[in-house]
Amino acid sequence: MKLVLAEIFNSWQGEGGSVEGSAFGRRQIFVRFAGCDLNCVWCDSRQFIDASRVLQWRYEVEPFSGKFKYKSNPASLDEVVEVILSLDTGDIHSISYTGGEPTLQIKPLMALMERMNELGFKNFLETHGGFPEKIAEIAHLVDYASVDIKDETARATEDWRDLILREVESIKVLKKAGTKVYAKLVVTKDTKLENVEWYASLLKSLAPMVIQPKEPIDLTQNQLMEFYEAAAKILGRENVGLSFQVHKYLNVL
Ligand SMILES: C[S@@+](CC[C@H](N)C(=O)[O-])C[C@H]1O[C@@H](n2cnc3c(N)ncnc32)[C@H](O)[C@@H]1O
Ligand SMILES: Nc1nc2[nH]cc(C(=O)O)c2c(=O)[nH]1
Ligand code: SF4
Ligand SMILES: [Mg+2]
Repeated sequence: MKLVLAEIFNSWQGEGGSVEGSAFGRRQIFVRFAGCDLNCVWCDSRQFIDASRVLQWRYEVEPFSGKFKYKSNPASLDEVVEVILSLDTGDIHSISYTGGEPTLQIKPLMALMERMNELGFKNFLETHGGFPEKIAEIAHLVDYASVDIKDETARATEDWRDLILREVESIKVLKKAGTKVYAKLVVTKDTKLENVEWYASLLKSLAPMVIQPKEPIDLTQNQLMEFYEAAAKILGRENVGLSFQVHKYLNVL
């Protein structure tokens, strides 16, 4: 089984805020997969989008050390498990599978999730949710999931409305499998209020939603308050929260 990776590191989950299913502030080991089929204009991992150009993957030899070792892609399952275990600081809440888009490598992802589950770790999936049929293959192995809602201003793909509907479908699949799942909406200064209302109406009685400003932040406090208020009116005050990429302020991976 081969995996095409970008990096593996131990850090705090910097996103997700305080909604049910979030692992915000928890210690995680992150496995970042290379390759993505979308192209969000604000993606902070765009160097890993074209997997064919990610010839090596790296892992941090010591958490927060900023010191890395490099290995050639593709990685074997055993060497990935070995690196994850070498980064285990004993306080790990879950393993975060992110990317790039991890579900593009669904079989290797499934094999790794199975191994980490057998080793007693919880699995946290960070996904754009565009492939509900692939997510259905691994949902039983996913303890927690953050599913992005790609706002129109992400310009992630041509048919952005269809992508949103597939993301909501993925949330339904995960929920049905017993995963603690929440939606993450990255907003920008150009995000339209009526779109926030549409996303919230799709998520009503399904999953909570965090509103995460695109970094670097470009929208006003007033806009953030407006989006939050509109979402809370539709989803209920218990089901909305803010999320910021706190790791960027802590200057950690
Ligand atoms: C790099 S993506 C990888 C996982 C998956 N492809 C996805 O988009 O959800 C991980 C998370 O980082 C967030 N993210 C990436 N760039 C960002 C930025 N500039 N500002 C805010 N969030 C960002 C995405 O919204 C997503 O929730
Ligand atoms: N610390 C930290 N928290 C994160 N939450 C989501 C991330 C991601 O890139 O998936 C991420 C990340 O890259 N670093
Ligand atoms: S889906 Fe995720 S990895 Fe892909 S471009 Fe968007 S933010 Fe980046
Ligand atoms: Mg990140």
